[in-house]
Amino acid sequence: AMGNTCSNLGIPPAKGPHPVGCTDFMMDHTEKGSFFRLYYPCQESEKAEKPDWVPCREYFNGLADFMKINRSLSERIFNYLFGSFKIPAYMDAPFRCNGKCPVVIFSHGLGAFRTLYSAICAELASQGFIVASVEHRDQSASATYYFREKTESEKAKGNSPKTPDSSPDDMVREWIYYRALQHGESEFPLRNKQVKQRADECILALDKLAEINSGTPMQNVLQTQFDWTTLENSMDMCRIAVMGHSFGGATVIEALCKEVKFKCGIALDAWMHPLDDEIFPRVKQPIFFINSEKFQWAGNISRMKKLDSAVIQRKMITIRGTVHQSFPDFTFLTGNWIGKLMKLKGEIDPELAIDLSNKASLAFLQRHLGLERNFNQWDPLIDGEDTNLIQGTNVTVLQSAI
Ligand SMILES: CCN(CC)CCN(C[C@]12C[C@](c3ccc(C(F)(F)F)cc3)(C1)C2)C(=O)Cn1c(SCc2ccc(F)cc2)nc(=O)c2c1C=CC2
Repeated sequence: AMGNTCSNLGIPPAKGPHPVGCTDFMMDHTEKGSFFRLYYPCQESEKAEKPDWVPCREYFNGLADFMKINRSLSERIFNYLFGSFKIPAYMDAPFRCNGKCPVVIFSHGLGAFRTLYSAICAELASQGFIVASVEHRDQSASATYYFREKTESEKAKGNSPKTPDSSPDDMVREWIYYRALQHGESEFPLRNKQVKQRADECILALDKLAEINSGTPMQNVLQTQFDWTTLENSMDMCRIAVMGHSFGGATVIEALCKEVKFKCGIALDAWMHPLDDEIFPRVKQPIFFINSEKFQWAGNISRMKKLDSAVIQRKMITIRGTVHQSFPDFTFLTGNWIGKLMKLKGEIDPELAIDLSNKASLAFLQRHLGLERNFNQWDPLIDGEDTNLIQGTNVTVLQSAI
């Protein structure tokens, strides 16, 4: 089949005790609704399929727009390079977990979308978490879509050839693509508006999970084979965290400020620019900053340090030899030289890097969600006690900048 030349490429399988299922949820027919991919502990089921990593071609078009490269050329390249990869999870497999699962809401970065952090989300699910990876409709995603009702005239055209996609009959799939900064447009107003919408979308996803957990009948616009009633009473709604990468890291801070149900936050290589300084004193929950070595700079780090607190646990580590793209799945999907050339890989082995990030995250989640698991074995990682970790940051921040 088409696809990568080296056979050992692919998203690493999760390491936890549970097999991982995943399914998609979209609420109602407007862009105001909630859209997320759910990763969860599932029953062993050999028959379930592993879904494609990129759900449909429009995402590659959006990615091309984001990277300012020609759509038709790049769609073929992306499809050739990445079209054959599968997610390390079973699509629509039946949910199964003894006891209630803690919950994580995950927020993607600028130009990404809900499926690109499956190594992180699947690992958490294999360790017993239910993870909702939201797809933001703030035009920061490469692409996203929603279904809207057909207008009368569209219905009148009724017997148009069955739309190839699996959209329900009287619905039309409406795509929202990445909105680039216009020439001369100042960045902060746009990003600040977007980070507020992103936080609201994380809170909305949490509210949907709470409804699902209470057994409220769900209307999922996507016609998946997953039985949502099996999730009734499955979630521990007192053990909820928010997590995100880059712009998603800023979304973590904004969401913590707005919603106290989020007991703690984990920001992966956070991009602090979209945030208002005035929200910092209002964030009361523990935060864990897990940074790459190459992406960070003094101004960004000094914003994180403004969240430092003597009374609330605020931790920061840096993973040696990592780049910004060491967190999304792309880092596993190309050979070494392409990966390094495109800054998708750093010096460190990508699987080792994500393993350190995941274990440190699990230890932090156990500590601040009060879990009774064995994740505390990785407590030393929270303080950077590992040859591949730096406690705090490698970036020199001038005293005056703090
Ligand atoms: C010229 C474009 N210019 C736009 C402002 C900068 C583009 N850029 C660097 C890129 C993303 C890159 C990328 C992706 C994917 C391939 C592929 F080939 F593998 F597909 C290659 C190369 C291009 C590395 C970033 O924006 C970095 N970044 C990201 S990258 C998140 C992401 C996006 C798409 C993905 F597929 C996976 C992950 N998320 C953020 O929240 C923030 C930033 C910067 C500040 C805040």
